[in-house]
This record gives sequence, C-alpha cells and structure tokens, in this order.
Amino acid sequence: MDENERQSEDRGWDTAKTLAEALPYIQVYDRETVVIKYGGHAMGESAVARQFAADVVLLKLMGVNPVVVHGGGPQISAMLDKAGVKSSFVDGLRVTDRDTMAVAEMVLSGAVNKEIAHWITVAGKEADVRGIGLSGKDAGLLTVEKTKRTKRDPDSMIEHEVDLGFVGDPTRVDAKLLTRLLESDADWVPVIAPIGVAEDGQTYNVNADTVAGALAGELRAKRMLLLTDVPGVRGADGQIIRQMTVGEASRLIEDGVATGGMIPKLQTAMAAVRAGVEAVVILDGRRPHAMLVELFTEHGAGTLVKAA
Ligand SMILES: Nc1ncnc2c1ncn2[C@@H]1O[C@H](COP(=O)(O)OP(=O)(O)O)[C@@H](O)[C@H]1O
Ligand SMILES: CC(=O)N[C@@H](CCC(=O)OP(=O)(O)O)C(=O)O
Repeated sequence: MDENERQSEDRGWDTAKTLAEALPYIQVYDRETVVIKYGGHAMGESAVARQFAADVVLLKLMGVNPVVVHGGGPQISAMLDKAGVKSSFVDGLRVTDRDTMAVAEMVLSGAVNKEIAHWITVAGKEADVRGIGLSGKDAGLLTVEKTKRTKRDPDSMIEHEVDLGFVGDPTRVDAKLLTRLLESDADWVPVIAPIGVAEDGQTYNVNADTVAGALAGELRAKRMLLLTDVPGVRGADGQIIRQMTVGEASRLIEDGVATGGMIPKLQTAMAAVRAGVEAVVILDGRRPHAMLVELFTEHGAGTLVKAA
C-alpha cells in the first residue's frame, strides 16, 4: 500500500468514527423539526448554495424534518442598485416603499426561493428528496400587520414614529400545509420566502429571521438555526459567546453590543425560545457543514440561545 492509499484508508476510518459518534445526536433529532434560516450573506456563490442544499438533504435522510426559510437582503440590494432605487435600513429592517416591495418580492419569491428549492431537489435526486419553494403568500401561510417602530430623537428626547412602509410583523402562521408536507411519507423539504400578506390583502416584506422565528414557534421546532456570515454573536470584548440566555441576549441589544442585522436575529431567537423552541443557534453559514457540526457533534457551532 503506498502513502496515498494509506491516507485514504485512514480518512475512511476517521469518517466511520465520526458517524458512530453522531448516533446519540441522530436519535435526539429523529423526526424533530429544525427550522433553518439561510441568510442572504451566507449564500455567496452557487457552490456554497449547492453545499448547503446537500447538507439539508443529508439532514432529511438522517431523519430530521428541515424547514428552510431564506433571506436575500444583499440580492435585493443588488437588484435595487441596478434599478437605481436607493435603500435604507432602520434597526436592520429595510424601509420598503411600493417599488422596493415589487423588487423584494421578485427577488425573494422568484429567483432566490426557486434556486434553493431546485438545488435541494438536485442534491436529493437519487433518494427522491425534493425542495418545494413557497412564500408566506402560499396557502395563507403568513399573515402580517404593518410594523410599528418609534425612535427617540437624541436632541429633544421626544419619541416619534418611523414609517418603514410595507414592512410587516407576523401575526398568524397557518402551518397546515407545512405540517402535511412534513408528515407525508414523501421526502419534501419546504423552502419559504419571507413575504407575508395583511388582512387587507396587501403584500409585505418581512425580515427573514422574524419569519423563521414565527414558523419555528408554530411548528414547535426542536432547534432553529440562523445561518449568517459571522461565526457567532460577539460580546463587548469582541469574543464569540458560546451560549447565552434570553436575558443576556436582550442586554446585548440594550447595551448596543449587537447592532444592525444582529438585532432582529437576537429578537427572533428570544421570541422563538419563549414560544417553546428548545434552543436557537446563530452560526456561520459560509462554513461547509456548519449545520452538521452543530446538530451532530459534541462541540456544536456558533452561539446557542436558550431560556435559562
Ligand atoms: N455583536 C455582534 N456579533 C456578531 N455580529 C454582529 C454583532 N452586531 C452586529 N453584527 C452584524 O450582524 C451581521 C449579521 O446580520 P445580517 O447582515 O442581517 O446577516 P444575514 O444576511 O445573514 O441575515 C454581521 O455580519 C455583523 O456585521
Ligand atoms: C423587512 C426586511 O428587512 N426584509 C428583508 C428580507 C430579506 C432578508 O431578511 O434577508 P437577509 O436574511 O439576507 O438579511 C430585506 O428586505 O432585506
């Protein structure tokens, strides 16, 4: 046996050892729902998206029920740039006028949603695992109301309302279709775009973390994984925090340590845990196999948020 063959054999034994060590975790997640928020920043190039899809298929074949909710913020911004439409954010939420709403829906429900569902179907072809692209508009999945935000003027200290336009907060999740898909013997993986509809029929743009949190709560998910472009949540000292309680997460926002897009992530994590999700993990979606490391190894990945 030459050196190459010996190294290849060693890798085989290492892989088998890793699989055997995963057995207790595979049992913990057997037939449990795991909501995965796949952020626009984590998508990067199509090779990264394909790797993500392959890992989702592996989860499904290992007995987990993955539900994917995707973002696409950078992709919306790129399309708005091309159209010459300026975009601004308040606390990580995109101010959404009528034109921005049209572009956001086109990018999220069209391009991004179908691409992710397609890659899952391609990666799962041999085992008949299929991605199904939906938005919150399908089958009355997500009802929202207009988001209300107030800001304190730093000079006068007077609170005033900020109009974010067509930005919504979930008020009701009708998960009947998802439950049917997950209970079915067919290996279907729902992929959901963060678009909702108000009672008056108006379409709203919803932060994808918020949608993932609402779904995870309604589906009583065992875990919610928020895949983003940082290795976890940093504390005031710049170090990644491995684990925190809901109270500690709230303090990071109050103290201004968590800013921008991390604010809706932590708010969502807190709401989901309060709604009965066992734990939420914020982790680096650009790293290959981050979800597998989190769910099936002793060390886990990223920052885990839980009740106490
Ligand atoms: N305390 C913090 N720890 C880690 N990241 C933070 C923190 N505060 C703000 N951030 C920012 O939050 C970003 C993640 O949010 P966002 O850009 O909305 O990601 P996504 O598109 O994946 O939802 C990080 O890239 C980082 O710049
Ligand atoms: C209201 C609001 O901010 N909606 C988001 C929806 C997409 C999203 O959340 O994408 P990421 O997860 O990639 O950031 C937006 O327009 O960017």
